[in-house]
Amino acid sequence: MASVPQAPQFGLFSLPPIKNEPMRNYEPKSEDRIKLQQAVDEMIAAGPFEVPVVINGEKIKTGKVAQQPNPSNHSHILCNYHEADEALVQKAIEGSLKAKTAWENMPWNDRAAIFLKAADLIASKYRYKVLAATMLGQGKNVWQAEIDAAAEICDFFRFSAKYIQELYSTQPPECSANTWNRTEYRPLEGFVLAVSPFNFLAIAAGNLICAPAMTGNVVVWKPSPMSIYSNYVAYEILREAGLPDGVIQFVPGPAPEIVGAAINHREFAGLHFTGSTHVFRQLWKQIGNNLDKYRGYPRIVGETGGKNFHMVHKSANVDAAVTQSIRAAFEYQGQKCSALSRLYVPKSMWEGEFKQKLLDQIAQISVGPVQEFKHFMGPVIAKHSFEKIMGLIEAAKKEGGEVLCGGQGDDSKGWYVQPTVIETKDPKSVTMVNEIFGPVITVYAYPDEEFEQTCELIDSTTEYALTGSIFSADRYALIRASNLLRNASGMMYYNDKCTGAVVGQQPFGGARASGTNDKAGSISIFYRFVSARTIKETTIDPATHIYPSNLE
Ligand SMILES: NC(=O)c1ccc[n+]([C@@H]2O[C@H](COP(=O)([O-])OP(=O)(O)OC[C@H]3O[C@@H](n4cnc5c(N)ncnc54)[C@H](O)[C@@H]3O)[C@@H](O)[C@H]2O)c1
Ligand SMILES: N[C@@H](CCC=O)C(=O)O
Repeated sequence: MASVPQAPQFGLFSLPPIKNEPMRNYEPKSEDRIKLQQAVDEMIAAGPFEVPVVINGEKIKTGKVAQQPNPSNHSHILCNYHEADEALVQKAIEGSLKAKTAWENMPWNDRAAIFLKAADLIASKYRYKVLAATMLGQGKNVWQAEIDAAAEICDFFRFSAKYIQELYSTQPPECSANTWNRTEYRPLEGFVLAVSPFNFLAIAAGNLICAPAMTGNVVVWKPSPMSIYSNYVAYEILREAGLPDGVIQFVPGPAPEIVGAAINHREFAGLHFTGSTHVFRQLWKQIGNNLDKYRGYPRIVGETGGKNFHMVHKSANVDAAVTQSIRAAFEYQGQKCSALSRLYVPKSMWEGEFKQKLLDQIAQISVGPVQEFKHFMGPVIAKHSFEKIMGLIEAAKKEGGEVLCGGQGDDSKGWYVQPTVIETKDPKSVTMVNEIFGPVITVYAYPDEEFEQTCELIDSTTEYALTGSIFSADRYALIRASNLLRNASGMMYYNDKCTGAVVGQQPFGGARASGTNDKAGSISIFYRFVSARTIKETTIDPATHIYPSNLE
C-alpha cells in the first residue's frame, strides 16, 4: 500500500501545449510502413500471448482461460487470457478502495503527468506495438488503427488533462464582502465500474477508464473479450507511465458475473459504459433495483448503439456525397457506432447518377486480412457478428429489399462480409430500423418533392439518435433539415460523413436510445465523475445578530 502523499504544490502549473496527435500515413516504402509491417509480422509469429487478470499490481493467472482469435484468420489465436470470477471482483473492489486515499490525495499535476506520459509512450516507443495489437485483434486496417490506437487514445489522455484543468478552474464568479467562495471537485465515494466495447481501444483505455481515474476515482475495468490484447497492452503502458497499483484493476471475464458482482457492491459509485443499447438498459435496470443497497446514487454514463443517416438534398454535390457515404458505411466494416446505415437520396438524383457512381466506387473496394495493407476493408469481429449481419441481409431480401451489391460473406478463414447496398421501397423495413454493425447500407430513394416529409421520416424511423449528415449546397434546405432533425442525432454533420469525430474538435455522443450524451472528448464528461463541494469562508465576524431592517 502506498503511503498517502501530501506533497505541497508551490505553483499553479500550466499544462504543456495540448494538440491532436498528428496522423501518420504509412505510405509504401516509408519507414513507418516498414516498421509497422515488421511489428505485425513479429506479433503474428510470437503469439499467442498470455494475458493475466491484474489486481493491486499483481498479475493473476486464474487458470480459467479463454481465447481471443484474430478475426482476419480465426485459426490464429492472438491471446489466451485468464478470466476472473466473482471472488476476484471482490478482491479488485477492496484493493481499489484501499488505493483510493493515496490516489485522490495525489496532487493533480502528478496525476495528469502519468496520463500525459502514457500518451507520449504510445505516440513514440509503443506506437507500432499498439497499432499491431489493434489491427490483429480488432480487424482494423492500418489507417483505422492509426485513427483509434495512435491518434484518438493520445488525444483522450492529453485533452482530458486540459479539460480537468479547466474544470478545476471553474469557480463561483462572485464573492460578497469578506467572504471567499470556492468549489472543489471531489472524486466519487466508492469505485467506478468501466465496461468497454470491442471496437475502439481509445474509447476503452482512453475514455472509459481514464475519465474517472484522472478525476481521482478508482476504477474496476471489465474489457471486452474481443479486444483483450490491445486493451492489455495499453494497460501495461499506463503502468509503465506510473499508474499506481490498484487504481485501475484489469478484470476480464464472463460479463454478467464480473459486472453483476461489481454492480451489487455497496461501494458501487458509477458505471462508465460503452456498448450496445440492450446491455446498457439491462445494467441500468439492475442498478435501479439495487438503489437501497448503495451509499449514494450511482452515476450512470452510457454511450450505445446507432442507426445513422445521410440525408442528401437535390442541390448536393453528388461525387462528394457518394465518396463520403462509402467511407462512412464501409470503413472498419461498418463497426463504428457512428457508421452510416441509412442513405436517403432524391429519386431523380439516385436514378440519374448517384446509384451508378456509388456502385462503381464500391466495386473497387478490396476486402482482406489486415496484415495485407492494401485492403480498404478487413473482417468483422466475430462469428456471431458475421451471422447476425448475414441474417439481417437475408431478412431484408425477404421483405423485398433489392441487394444491389455485396450480400455475400465468407467465414472459412476470417469473418469477411462484402460491402453491401440494399435498396428498399419500404423506409421502415428491417435494415432501416435495426442496428446492424456491419458493412451494409440501405438506400431509400425518396420522391424529389418530399424533402421535408423525408426528414420527418428519418426522425421517426428508429429509436436511436447518434449521428447524421445533411448534404446540400442550398443553405435554406440545410437549415430546414437541420431544424427538422434537431433531435434525430447527437452528432450532426453538414456536407461531411457521419463518422470520424475527433477529441477536442467534435465532442461525441448521441441521445434517445443511443446514450446519455455526456459527450466524450469534452469537459462535460468529467462533471459526471466528480461530486462538487462548495466552500464558503467568512473573514470578518458579525458583531450582532440584528440586521438593519430589524431596527426601528
Ligand atoms: N455511442 C458510442 O459512443 C459507441 C461507441 C462504440 C460502440 N458503441 C456500441 O457498442 C456496440 C458494439 O460493441 P460491443 O459488441 O462490444 O457491445 P456489447 O454491448 O456486446 O459489449 C459491451 C461490453 O458489455 C459487456 N457485456 C455484454 N453483455 C453483458 C451483460 N449481459 N452484462 C454485463 N456486461 C455485458 C461486454 O462484455 C463488453 O465489455 C454497438 O452497439 C455500438 O453502437 C457505441
Ligand atoms: N468517435 C467515432 C465513433 C466511435 C464509435 O464506435 C466516430 O466518430 O466515428
